[in-house]
Amino acid sequence: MSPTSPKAFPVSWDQFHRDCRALAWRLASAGPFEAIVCITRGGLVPAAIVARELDLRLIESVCIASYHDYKNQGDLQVLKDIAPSIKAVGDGQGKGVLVIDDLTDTGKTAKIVRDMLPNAHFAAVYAKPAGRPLIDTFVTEVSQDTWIYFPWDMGLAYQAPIREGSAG
Ligand SMILES: O=P(O)(O)OC[C@H]1O[C@H](OP(=O)(O)OP(=O)(O)O)[C@H](O)[C@@H]1O
Ligand code: HPA
Ligand SMILES: [Mg+2]
Repeated sequence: MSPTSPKAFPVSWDQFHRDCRALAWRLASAGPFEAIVCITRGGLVPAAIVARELDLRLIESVCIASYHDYKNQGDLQVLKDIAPSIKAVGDGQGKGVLVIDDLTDTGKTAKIVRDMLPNAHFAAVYAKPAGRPLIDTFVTEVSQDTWIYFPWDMGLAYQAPIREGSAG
């Protein structure tokens, strides 16, 4: 799906913060976690909020790019791997590691990181049905044909009235 998808799910900063807090509440009983691995770039924002709530200070990134333009999912590229010191946490397979992303869509991004850390706990703020099986904890599910608009991708803009033909 792309921003031209039939359904739009716009998320404000306020809503995103609330949803990240809700995610942290759910994760509070899923740990204990020693470290967070955030999937850049989208995972950076929820990771910061969850790290604050769960008092986690060991934060790593795995840098993956999948959508090279706003219409098509290009090939997945791992731009930066997870550091050996983080891979060594727990059982060396991800136990005690919390992986965070902003959303899962097809699940391809999460699958790449699952293959790196099979026993890690995977969290996303939002999930679409195809990606949901890859994620252990999420807050809100939207349909596959919905495009989620994150606050960092948006700005204030005029909105046409809902009812066509009304003033404006
Ligand atoms: O489940 P998937 O179909 O793999 O899609 C989900 C991924 O797509 C987006 O990242 P993107 O690659 O666009 O990069 P970004 O986080 O840098 O925006 C989003 O942040 C997820 O990481
Ligand atoms: O619904 C989405 N919104 C923003 N970025 C995305 N990357 C994959 N799916 C989405
Ligand atoms: Mg991403």
